[in-house]
Amino acid sequence: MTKNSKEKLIEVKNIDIVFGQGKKQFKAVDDVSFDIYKGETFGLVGESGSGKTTIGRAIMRINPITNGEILFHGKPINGRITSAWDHEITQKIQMIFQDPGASLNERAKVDYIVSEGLINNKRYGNEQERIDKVKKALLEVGLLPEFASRFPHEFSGGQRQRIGIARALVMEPEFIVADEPISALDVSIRAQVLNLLSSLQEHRELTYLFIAHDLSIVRFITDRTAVIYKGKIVELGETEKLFNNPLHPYTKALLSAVPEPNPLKERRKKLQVYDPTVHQYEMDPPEFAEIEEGHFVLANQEEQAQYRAVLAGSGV
Ligand SMILES: Nc1ncnc2c1ncn2[C@@H]1O[C@H](COP(=O)(O)OP(=O)(O)OP(=O)(O)O)[C@@H](O)[C@H]1O
Repeated sequence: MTKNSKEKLIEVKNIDIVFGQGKKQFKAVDDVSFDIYKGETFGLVGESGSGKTTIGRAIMRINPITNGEILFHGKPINGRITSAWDHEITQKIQMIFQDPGASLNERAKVDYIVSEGLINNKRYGNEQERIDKVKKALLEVGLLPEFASRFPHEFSGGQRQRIGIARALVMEPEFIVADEPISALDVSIRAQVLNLLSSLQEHRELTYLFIAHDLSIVRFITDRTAVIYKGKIVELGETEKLFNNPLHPYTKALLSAVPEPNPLKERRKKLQVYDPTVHQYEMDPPEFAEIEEGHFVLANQEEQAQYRAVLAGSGV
C-alpha cells in the first residue's frame, strides 16, 4: 500500500461554503484547507453540524463552494473545466453514504442501482459487459451476483451498505468519500463493513476521506485526521499522535467525552458540553503553526492558554 505516499490526490484549499442569502446567510465551512495523499485514509471528525458532510459533498461537487478551490491530481474540479476532465472526476471520485436505507432507490433493482453511474457515465461497451461489471462488484463486496435482480428492501442494513459500496466500486474509483458509512448500521456488523472497506482499499489502492463522529472508529481506520469545529479545522495531524497527544482544547474535549451507549444521548451530551452560549465563548478563526511535520496547532501561545483556561473552567 502507498500509505507513505507524498503524492497529493486531493487538495482542499481555503474553502468557504455559505448557505442561504442575506441575513439568513450561514457559513457552514470556513477557510478549510487540507491535503489527502494517495493511498491514505484521511479522517474528518467533529460533532454533528460541524460541517463534515458539507465538505465531503463539496469534494463530490454536490455542494458548490463559495470561495477557495479543490484540486484532484493537482487540477481544479470546479469552474471552467474540460468535459473530458469532468467525466474523469465523475468516475474517479465516488461516495458511500451514511444511511444505506435512505440512499438506495427502493423502487429500483440492485442491478440498476449498482450500474446507474456506469449508465450515466457510459462506462461499458455492451449490455453483457454492464451485467458482468455489476456481478463482479457484488462479489467484491461479499454479495451473490444473483442479488442483482432483487430490490433493496429484501436486504439487511449491512447488505444494503454493501450494495452502496458496490455502486461506488463499479465505477473503478480512485478516491471515495465515506460519510459515516457504518454509523447507521447495527453495532454487531460494523466491524465487518469496516474490514471490507480496509481490504478494498488494499486491493484497489483506494484513497478514502472517512467522515465520522465516532472517535474510536476514526482511530482504528485513519492515517491522518482533521478535527473540525463549527466549520473550521482546529487540529490536523497523524491520527495516532493526535489521539495520544491532542493539542487543541476542542480535540481534548472530544476525546474526553465519555461515549454513551445511546447515540442520541451522546449527541445531546456533547452539545451541552460545547455549547458556546452556555460557556460564553466562541472559537474564533485561529492562526495555525506547524509544530512538527504535518501537525498543526494554534500559532499564538497566548491564544492557546486562553483556550485551555476556557476549557478548564468549563468543567470538561
Ligand atoms: N443545503 C443546506 N442549506 C442550509 N444549511 C445547510 C445545508 N446543508 C448543511 N447545512 C448546515 O450546515 C451545517 C453543517 O452541516 P453538515 O451536515 O456538514 O454537518 P456534519 O458535521 O456533517 O453533521 P452530521 O454529523 O449531523 O451530518 C449544519 O448547521 C447544517 O444545518
